[in-house]
Formats: sequence, C-alpha cells, structure tokens
Amino acid sequence: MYQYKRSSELFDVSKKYIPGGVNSPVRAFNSVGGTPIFFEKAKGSVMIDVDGNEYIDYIGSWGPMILGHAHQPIIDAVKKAVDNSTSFGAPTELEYTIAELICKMAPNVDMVRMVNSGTEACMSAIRVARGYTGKDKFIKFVGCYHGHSDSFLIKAGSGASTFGEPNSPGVTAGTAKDTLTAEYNNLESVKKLISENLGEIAAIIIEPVAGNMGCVPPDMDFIKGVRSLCTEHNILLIFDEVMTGFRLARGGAQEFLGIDADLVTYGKVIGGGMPVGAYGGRKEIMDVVSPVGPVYQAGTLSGNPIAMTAGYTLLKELNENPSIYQELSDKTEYLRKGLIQVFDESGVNYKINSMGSMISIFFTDVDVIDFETSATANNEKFPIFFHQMLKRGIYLPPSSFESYFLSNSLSYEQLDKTIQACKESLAEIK
Ligand SMILES: Cc1ncc(COP(=O)(O)O)c(C=O)c1O
Ligand SMILES: N[C@H](C=O)CCC(=O)O
Repeated sequence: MYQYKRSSELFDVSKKYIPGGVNSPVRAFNSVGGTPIFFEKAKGSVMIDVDGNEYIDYIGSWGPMILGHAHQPIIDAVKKAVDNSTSFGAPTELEYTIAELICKMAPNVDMVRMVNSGTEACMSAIRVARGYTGKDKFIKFVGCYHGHSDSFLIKAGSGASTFGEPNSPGVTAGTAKDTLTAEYNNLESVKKLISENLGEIAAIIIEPVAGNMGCVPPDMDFIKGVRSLCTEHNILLIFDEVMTGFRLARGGAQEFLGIDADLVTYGKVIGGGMPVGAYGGRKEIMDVVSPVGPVYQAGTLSGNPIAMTAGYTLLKELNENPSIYQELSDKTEYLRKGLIQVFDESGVNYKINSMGSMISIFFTDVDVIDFETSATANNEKFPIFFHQMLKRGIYLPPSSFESYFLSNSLSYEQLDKTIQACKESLAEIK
C-alpha cells in the first residue's frame, strides 16, 4: 500500500516558498487532486519517490528520457564534463559538434542556434520568421502549446488548458492581436485566416504531432495542405518539435511524416534531460540571426557544456542505433493493443491515440482530432483512473491534456504490468 507522508510534508513546506509548491504548474496535481509526488531518484523506466515508492514512468521528464533515466553513457559523460567547469560563457568545440550532428540528423536544418528551453526556441523562431519575412502576424493552433512566452499563451494547451487559463492575464491585447488561432486538423480554418490577413502572416507554428491536448496525430491531408498554403503565401512553416524531435524518428516529425518545415524548434530531448532548446532551419533564413543578421537573440548560458554533453551523448546513440525507433514503436503498439483489450472488456468509453512512442488514453466516445474533442475527455473519470494507476505503481501525466512518452528502457514485463494495472483501475471507475 503506497503512502505519501514525506511527499505531503515537502509539498506543504514548498507551498510556503514556491507558488503552488511547484516550479511548473502541471506538476501540482490540481486537475487530479491529491499530493504531487516528490521524487528522489530514477533508473531506466522506474522512478522512486521520497517515501520509497516505486513507479513505472510514462512521463519520461516530458519526453527527453527516450533511453530511460540515468542512462549510463550520459551519466558517465556528464561526470567527466563537470570536472572541466560547469560554464564558460564562451564558445566550445562541443557546441560545433552537437550542431553538426543535429544538422545531419534533421532534414532542412543547415544551421542551429542553442537556447535554454523550448519556450525560448519557439519565441526566437517566431522572431526570426518575422525578421525574415517582414510580416508581424502568425498562426497557431488551438490546444497546441509552444511554451509560456506571451504571444503563445492564446488558446494554449498543456498546463494552460489544464488550469483553465488558455489565455493568460499579463498578455497584452497588443501582443495577442498578432497571434491568430486556427483549429488543428481543420485546413479550412487556416485558409480562412490567411485570406482574412492576406500578406500579413509571417509564420504558421504547429506541433506536427500534437502532444499538449493529449496525443493528437495530424491528418495527412491537413498537414500537407498547411505546407502548401505556406509555400503559396510566402509564410514560414515552423514545426515545433520540442516533443517530437529525435523521438518519432532520427529526423523527428519532418522525417516521420515526410513533410518539410522552414524552421524547426527543439527542446528537452537535445539536452538529454538538461535544460536546453534550439531552433534551426535553412541557412538563408538562419542568416538573419545576430551576429550575422539583425534579428537579436542571445543567452548567457546557451550552449552550456554540461547540457551539450548530455544532449550529444543521447543524440549520438540515437543516430547510431536507428533500430531504437522500431523498438519504441513496437512497444507502444504492444501497449496500445493491450490497453484496447482491457478497455473493450471493461465497457468504459475510451479512445486511444498514438504515434511513434507517444500515446494517450481519452475517456470519451468521440474521435479525438483537435482541442474541442480532446476536452470531452477532461472529465471526472480521468482523475479516478490516474489515482488508481498511481497506487498500482504506474506514473502517468497528471492531466488529460498531456501525452505519455515511452522510453526504450521499458520492458515487456513492465508493459504487461501497466496493462494489468489498467484492467484493475477500470474496474474501479465503472
Ligand atoms: C511542443 C512544445 N513546445 C514548447 C514547449 C515549451 O518547452 P519548455 O517547457 O522547455 O519551455 C513544450 C513543453 O513544455 C512543448 O511540449
Ligand atoms: N506539456 C508540457 C511539456 O511538454 C508539460 C511540462 C511542463 O510544462 O512543466
């Protein structure tokens, strides 16, 4: 029987010094209730909390733990790197090495600039698109999340929707007016915005496989149509690959879907769990970035040697072992089939979406194709399921608006345990 005594104590004292006791809102368990679990350590796919409870992890630090926690080659490389200093604030050879590797792995990326988070990467990519095209407006999709910079907090997914604040106070009307919102998987909504704002749109930014309204794969006609519209109207297509980059395939969603982007943003994965982000694209576009061009973007700790070491070690392994992607897909498919079987037996309404190693369960009977349909699953069943799974040692994202991320360190035995836990949990929510 799991008990959360120490987590509870830590949550109480944290709330005194940290807003809501957490450093990022989705961690607070607000939409599922109860006490957030405070963790002490993790190895592979198992996380251990401060009360000594063990969980099979389906968050993977929100994506980067593709090969599992405390992956030995990353730990060894980082230990070695810290001896040489934790930051120089000056260029290092490693920055060139990882940039070259990213450009080799990712299609349409000739140049890449490192930043410190996915938010910074997306914010900078929009600035570059504006600087390159000389236009101000951009289109995003309802329920997609591109970080917490002002212009993205308009109908945003992830924590913003979980907390019922898709439009955040603090974002001025002046900023919001340049963010146009279309419906995911609805090409007509994109066409309409373009025709209403002809010649004014710099970029369309999209999660090519959405993960911040749960996992919502793109309809291929839709995503191809978005690409064509961008080409036709001189709009830059920005793929936000903070979740999908180097996860769906070596070349991320661009390779996985066979669609070319003009700019791409990356995040957590390229830091192997350290705080990193990056944006990149064709040379002619990236040449507008300072100090070559006039678009200013900087970062004191950008290209941090420890983060670069962790990221390079992970990317190198992914690059050299493409079978990892097949293994991950096979495991996700095994889990999906197992879940379908126990859900069908249970009689509980559900939909499961998955793509590559991203998967989500939705407690709804409508196909989940956009934010509106995803929101139908944000109901009373989800918190019950979440806590039933938790007490059986399965750690899922504490919000119905998040994707699960599988790690290749998951064993088939752990997947079976998860399916069995799901079967038992469903019996509790009928
Ligand atoms: C698709 C996407 N873009 C951007 C971000 C923002 O990244 P970060 O939280 O590192 O700022 C996230 C995750 O939070 C994300 O999932
Ligand atoms: N959806 C977000 C990242 O992928 C959730 C993580 C966070 O905002 O803390």
